[in-house]
Amino acid sequence: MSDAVTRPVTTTSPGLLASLDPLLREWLPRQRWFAGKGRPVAGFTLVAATELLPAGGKLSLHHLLVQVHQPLTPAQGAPPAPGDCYQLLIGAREALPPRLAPALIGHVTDGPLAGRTVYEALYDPRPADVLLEALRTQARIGGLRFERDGQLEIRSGLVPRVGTAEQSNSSVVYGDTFILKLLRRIVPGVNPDLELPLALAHEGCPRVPPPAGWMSAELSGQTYVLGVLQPYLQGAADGWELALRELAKGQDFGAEARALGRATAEVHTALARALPTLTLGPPQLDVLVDGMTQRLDAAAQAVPALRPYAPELRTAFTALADLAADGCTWTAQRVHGDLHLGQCLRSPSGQWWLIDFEGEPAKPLAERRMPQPVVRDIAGMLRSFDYAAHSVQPRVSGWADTCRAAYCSGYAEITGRDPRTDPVLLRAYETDKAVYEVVYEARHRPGWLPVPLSAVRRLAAPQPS
Ligand SMILES: Nc1ncnc2c1ncn2[C@@H]1O[C@H](COP(=O)(O)OP(=O)(O)O)[C@@H](O)[C@H]1O
Ligand SMILES: O=P(O)(O)O[C@H]1O[C@H](CO)[C@@H](O[C@H]2O[C@H](CO)[C@@H](O)[C@H](O)[C@H]2O)[C@H](O)[C@H]1O
Repeated sequence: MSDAVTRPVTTTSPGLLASLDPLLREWLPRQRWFAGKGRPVAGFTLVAATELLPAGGKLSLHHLLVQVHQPLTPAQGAPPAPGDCYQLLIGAREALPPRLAPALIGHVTDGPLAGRTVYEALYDPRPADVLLEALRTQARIGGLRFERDGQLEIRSGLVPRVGTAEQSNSSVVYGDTFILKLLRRIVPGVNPDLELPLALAHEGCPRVPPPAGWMSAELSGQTYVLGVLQPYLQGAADGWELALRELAKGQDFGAEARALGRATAEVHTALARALPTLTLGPPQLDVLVDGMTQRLDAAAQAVPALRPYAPELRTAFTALADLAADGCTWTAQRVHGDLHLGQCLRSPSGQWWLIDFEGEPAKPLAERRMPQPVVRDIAGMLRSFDYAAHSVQPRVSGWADTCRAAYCSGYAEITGRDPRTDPVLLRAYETDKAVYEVVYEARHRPGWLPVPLSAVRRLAAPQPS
């Protein structure tokens, strides 16, 4: 199923997008959250425009949903393909104060904002406050709908600041009390980043911050989730930082890995209670294995360094299909979908929390919401221990293996099932994840490519029978 936005809606600001077009062409591809890197931008279509602070004032604020057209290949003359839809929050002022210089998009020469300077408005406290206030008061502005959970009080006047983490979306922290994540590439339908934390909150799962508010847009009869407000875990450190800190000291991370295994298992148990599960037999397994194989083929096509390993990697998937053909079945349920150390926060009291249930952002929503074996998340964490171990010099021998064992033991303490007792399933999912990472790194962080490639070499090596 495609996530494409099909029908643009009319705008209240004629000429606005045309006047921003040359600035956005230059600015958008430089944003970390822009998913279409490496392909030229051929043009834009305005999907919706909402004035959150009116034009004509000293500061105006424009909420835009913009479809970005990018030809699939940079071939001359290729027609622009219907593209991804992005959420933009554009501020416009006569002049930009120096503190907002890093947020500059550019100077507008014509159209309704002619003579003004436009910038990424999240960096500006006043626009950021507009969003919190809209959530607090459950506002409806144009097609935008702001909602909140009645149980959690949202105070007004909390001072906003933009989050500094490397991320796929953008976040604003309000007074160290709440964090609002604004989704950047938006798709129609139920978004797991809201759906799963809400379901977990209803289950009383204490490992996930409960949504306090959310914003969405109604477009052509479809809902687009645009942002989620959650309690901010003040003083929390993420698992990636903590792991690197321990590695730098040459210390093992076994106790934390075990606690992470327990936290993952608690979340999985609550998700299995809250949402449907299903049994995977040969027909479903074939679909799953086909998906893994196709992703591998596409990855090998895109990243030449993967090609020599592809035949051996394929055996990880055929071995799983063979088990299914022999009558093995597995249980599938809703999972996190992109679990790694950076998605785990440890609060100062030592509790682990899981965040960011969006799944792998590049996958279609329907696929991200499909029930899957829990091993999918477990494989993600195991890959993450391997990433951490590879990112420091000198290497700490056996560090990732200790984490792996402790994490799986912690998981088994809660569920009674140790993931290592199903090595074929685990290898298939670790392989699928490493292949995803090869593509992710080639596209976003080429300097990191050797990390998943070293895992690929290991996973492609002959397996003990
Ligand atoms: N509830 C929270 N409390 C404290 N920090 C958080 C919270 N949620 C997210 N963060 C911080 O924001 C960063 C980005 O959040 P995340 O949901 O992973 O966004 P993205 O999908 O854009 O990567 C996290 O790595 C973490 O540092
Ligand atoms: O932005 P997200 O957190 O949703 O996830 C994407 O970016 C991650 C990197 O920031 C990427 O994770 C990979 O690198 C991590 C170290 O930086 C490592 O811990 C993970 O195991 C590894 O997969 C993730 O894959 C990507 O979806």
